[in-house]
Amino acid sequence: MIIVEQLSKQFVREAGLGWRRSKSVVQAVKDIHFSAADGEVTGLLGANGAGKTTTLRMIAALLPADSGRVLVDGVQVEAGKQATQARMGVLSDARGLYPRLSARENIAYYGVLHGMSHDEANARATALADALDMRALMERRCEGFSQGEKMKTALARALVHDPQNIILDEPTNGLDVLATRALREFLAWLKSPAGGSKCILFSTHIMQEVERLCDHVVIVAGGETVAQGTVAGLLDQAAESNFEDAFVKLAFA
Ligand SMILES: Nc1ncnc2c1ncn2[C@@H]1O[C@H](COP(=O)(O)OP(=O)(O)OP(=O)(O)O)[C@@H](O)[C@H]1O
Repeated sequence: MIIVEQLSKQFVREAGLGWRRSKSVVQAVKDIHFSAADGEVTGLLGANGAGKTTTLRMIAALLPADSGRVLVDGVQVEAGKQATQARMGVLSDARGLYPRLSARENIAYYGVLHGMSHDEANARATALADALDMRALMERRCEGFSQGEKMKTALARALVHDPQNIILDEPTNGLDVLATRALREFLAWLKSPAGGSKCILFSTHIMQEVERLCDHVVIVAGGETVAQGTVAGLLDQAAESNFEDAFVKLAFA
C-alpha cells in the first residue's frame, strides 16, 4: 500500500547565457495526496506537465520531496535510501535497458542487485518471460528491440524481485493496441489474488486506459490533487456521463 501526504517539489530552471542568464522557479508539485491500496490499480491522471512523473519519482525514492511524505507498506520513503526499494518495482518512462545485454541478462542483473542469487534471478526471469509471453526474446540483445519488446523487458526487470508495489510511468507509451491489451491483462492478473494482490500505481493521460483499468483515479492538475475516486464516482462528482468531459471539468474548471 502506498500513502502520499501533501507532497511538494520545486525545480530551479535556468535560461539564457552570460549576462542574459536568469533563473526561475517551477512548482512542479504543490500538494499531491492520495492512497493506493493493495489489490487495486490506481491511476494518476493529468495533462502534460501536471506533475505526474515528478510525483512518481518522489514515490520511487528517486527524487527528494521538498515537503510531505510517502509511506510504502508503512515505511517512510527517503530518496536514495534502500529501505523501501525492495518493496517497489519501478518502470520509468525512459526504459533504460542495457542494449548490449540480452533481455534475460537485463532482468537477472536487477535481481542480483536486489540480493537474489544468480540461480534465483534466472528462474524468476524465466517465470516472468512465461507470464509476459516473451520467451522468444530472452536470449536476444536488447538493441533493436521494438517499443513493445522494450516495455516487456523493462517490466519484467522491474518485477524480478517480486515487489508488492508496482509503479509505472506511462506504461503504454508507444505501444500498439495488442501490446496495450496484453499489458492491461497482465496488470489485471497482478492485482488479483492469483497474481499476489499487488498495489499498482500508474500515470497516464489516456482516458480509455483509466476507464478500463483503474479501481481508483487521482486527477492531478497544476501539481495538485484536484479530485479522486472511482470512475463512476468522478462522473457523479462532475455530473457528466462521459469520462473525458468529467476530467476536463474536474481538472480545469
Ligand atoms: N528537472 C526539472 N527541471 C525543471 N523543471 C522540471 C523538471 N522536471 C519537471 N519539471 C517541470 O515540472 C512540471 C511537471 O513535470 P512532470 O514531468 O512531472 O509532468 P507530467 O505530468 O509527468 O507531464 P507529461 O505527461 O508531459 O509527462 C513541468 O512544468 C516540467 O517542465
